[in-house]
Amino acid sequence: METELINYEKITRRIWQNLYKKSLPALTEKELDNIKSINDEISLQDVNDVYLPLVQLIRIYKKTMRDLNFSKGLFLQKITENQPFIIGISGSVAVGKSTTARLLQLLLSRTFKTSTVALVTTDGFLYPKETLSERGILDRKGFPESYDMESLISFLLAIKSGKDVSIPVYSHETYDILPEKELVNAPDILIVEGINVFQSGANKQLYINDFFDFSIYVDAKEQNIERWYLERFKTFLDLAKQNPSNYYHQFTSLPADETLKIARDTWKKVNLVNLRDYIEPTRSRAEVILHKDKTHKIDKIYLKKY
Ligand SMILES: Nc1ncnc2c1ncn2[C@@H]1O[C@H](COP(=O)(O)OP(=O)(O)OP(=O)(O)O)[C@@H](O)[C@H]1O
Ligand SMILES: CC(C)(CO)[C@@H](O)C(=O)NCCC(=O)O
Repeated sequence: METELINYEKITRRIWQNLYKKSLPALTEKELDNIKSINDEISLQDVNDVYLPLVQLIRIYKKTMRDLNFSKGLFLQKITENQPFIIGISGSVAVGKSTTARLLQLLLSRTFKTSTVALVTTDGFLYPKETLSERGILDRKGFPESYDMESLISFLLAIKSGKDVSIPVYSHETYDILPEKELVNAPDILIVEGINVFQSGANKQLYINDFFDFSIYVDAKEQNIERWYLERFKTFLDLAKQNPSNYYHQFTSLPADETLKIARDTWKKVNLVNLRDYIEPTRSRAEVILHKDKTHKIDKIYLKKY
């Protein structure tokens, strides 16, 4: 990994945590509880040492983006609307993108008190199961061809121009797109999380990246991500036990060694192939790479130099 990231400043956690001396007041009990409700195991030390400096860095990018837009407006001699600030978060399936995104959403709402911070996952832009099945690509879920990238790009265009937009929603429970949509109310800050956020549409004219003002790649060793994937598969099975309409219910009557084999096979044949062929190759499009150790603790941070 080191040789590929020549255009990044590698920063150890020790150095990173001291780059920014906390000027934000300490988190309140209630905020800590909120963070805990995102994920029981999330380390509060990570919040202080890694995420608060990260929020400070995002604040710098946000101010720079606003200044640049203002100056562009002066140059063009026209009034430019304030555009929403968009943050993209990518990384493997099960690396912890949604946990990172929810934590960041909470910290950004606290930092920019008068701003609305929305969060969407690109899972909603997967084609419905029926379409994947008709195209014979049910076993390619998560691969570039399984997403309606044009819709995702139209959504980002609409958000950048300050509109309210309704988007489709994906459910891990039904393993499919839900019938009802979700309204995204013209936010000031939008976080877009998904394995494909650094990829392009089919015609390659626009990369999703073009819409981002800041971007993060969550990184970890393959064998650690596999373990998190297997653990989450078990959690999904536990949740599905009492619910026959849950996709994972079909596996709950099988012996544990068989379900473990199914999860391992899915990881190896689908998600790991996708990671190696399509997700990791986009890593160097991120401004910041957060690298996690085997306990989810962030041990290294890479910041793009050029
Ligand atoms: N910081 C963390 N501390 C402890 N556990 C974590 C952390 N982040 C993620 N996890 C666990 O790792 C697993 C994967 O996390 P998460 O669902 O956030 O991944 P994801 O990248 O959003 O996955 P997907 O792309 O499939 O939606 C979950 O079981 C989650 O509880
Ligand atoms: C929905 C995605 C593609 C991404 O979040 C992923 O969680 C997924 O379902 N992958 C397909 C293989 C699997 O069942 O893990």
